[in-house]
Amino acid sequence: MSYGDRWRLHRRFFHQTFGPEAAPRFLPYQHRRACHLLHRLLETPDKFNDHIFEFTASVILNSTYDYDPASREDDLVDIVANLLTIVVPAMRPDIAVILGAFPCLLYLPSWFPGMSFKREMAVARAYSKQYLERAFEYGLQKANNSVAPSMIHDALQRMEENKVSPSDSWMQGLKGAAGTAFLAASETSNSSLLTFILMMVMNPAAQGKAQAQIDAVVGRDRLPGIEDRPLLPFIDAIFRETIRFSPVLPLSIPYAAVDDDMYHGYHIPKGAILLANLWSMAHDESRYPNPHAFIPERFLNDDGSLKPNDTQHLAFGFGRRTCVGRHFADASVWTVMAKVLAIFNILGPLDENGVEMPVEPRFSTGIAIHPLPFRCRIVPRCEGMDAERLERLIAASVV
Ligand code: HEM
Repeated sequence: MSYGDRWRLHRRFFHQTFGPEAAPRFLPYQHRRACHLLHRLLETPDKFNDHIFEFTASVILNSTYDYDPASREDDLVDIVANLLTIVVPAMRPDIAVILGAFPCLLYLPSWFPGMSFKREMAVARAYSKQYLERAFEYGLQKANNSVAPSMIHDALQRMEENKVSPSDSWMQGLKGAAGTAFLAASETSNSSLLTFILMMVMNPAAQGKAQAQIDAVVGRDRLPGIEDRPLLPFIDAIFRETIRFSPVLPLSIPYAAVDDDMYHGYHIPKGAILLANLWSMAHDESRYPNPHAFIPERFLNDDGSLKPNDTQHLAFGFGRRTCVGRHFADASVWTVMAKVLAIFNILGPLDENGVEMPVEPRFSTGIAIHPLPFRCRIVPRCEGMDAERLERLIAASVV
């Protein structure tokens, strides 16, 4: 979306709900869904992919529409999952460059070899419309009947406070911004959490250090919560190293120059597409020695405290377009990392002789990347951990 009134309106909707002062209102829900995720992992650990998706989908649906999906099989979650399955692999900068250079290719019919994406996009458009309308209708109803915060509720409340009646274009803007939230939030948070699981399988020593810190600070009788965060710097170090090791959007989101410009002697013509190479920044050897190794300690001082955060932009971009959901995403991802490490060991899969097998890190390609399917074992750290015992731990915990 180009810079302009429409973008400013969307950005305002996001900021009202996900800005640094507003985002903490969702901490109780994020905590509740992270605890729910622990139950799911205890029941069916092999389905960790689905469970993580259920977590990321529910926290964003709740904060946008005040919607609380009962399970991964929920109708609305299913529609957006289908949409993402088509759209995410299709968003490839290489294809965009070819189509940008030869726009006439876009007029080829969808049955033409290489043009199947046109058929897929028609299906995606139908899912997208269905999602936009149904979720928005639900959000409006909830906003009229409840005081729970959500993007829809916040926006309508602001209008009411200012005694302004929403215009049609404003309502369309709100519907669009709310619809965007799912696309922007779920694949990115999902990918960060799957990369975290993969990194834990591959780096048992880092996992052990994090668990030792949780045990020392929180003990074994309750779960870590966001209020423990300042005393758990190793979890933050793992978080930072996860997003450095594999930034979800390695080339950020493509920009286009709105005018001719000169930058360090380079002429940038109006309309040129600019890609910020976050991947290269994250693997710059002068800042991150041995950049292809997973070393959370690189973010810690000798006394174990956290160094100043220099990785924010690697995951969340920078400037006017910096990720507007970063405070919300940060809390979601941290909460899951800390709770999962407190309860489970994340281990490599076993071969037929019961010997642990190494796992190769393999990632998808495209504008948003995620680990390709991998196997692992997620087993409780405490013997005899069952749903009842987990529930007691949850009851003893605070947000
Ligand atoms: C770990 C999770 C997330 C990651 C890694 C991430 C990353 C990013 C990045 C790299 C950008 C591009 C920034 C730039 O162009 O410089 C971006 C933009 C954006 N993100 Fe996120 N994001 C995450 C979660 C979220 C969440 C939870 C939301 C909404 C609640 C969100 C909403 C957006 C929006 C709306 C934009 C476009 C901003 C604009 O163009 O003005 N993101 N995100």
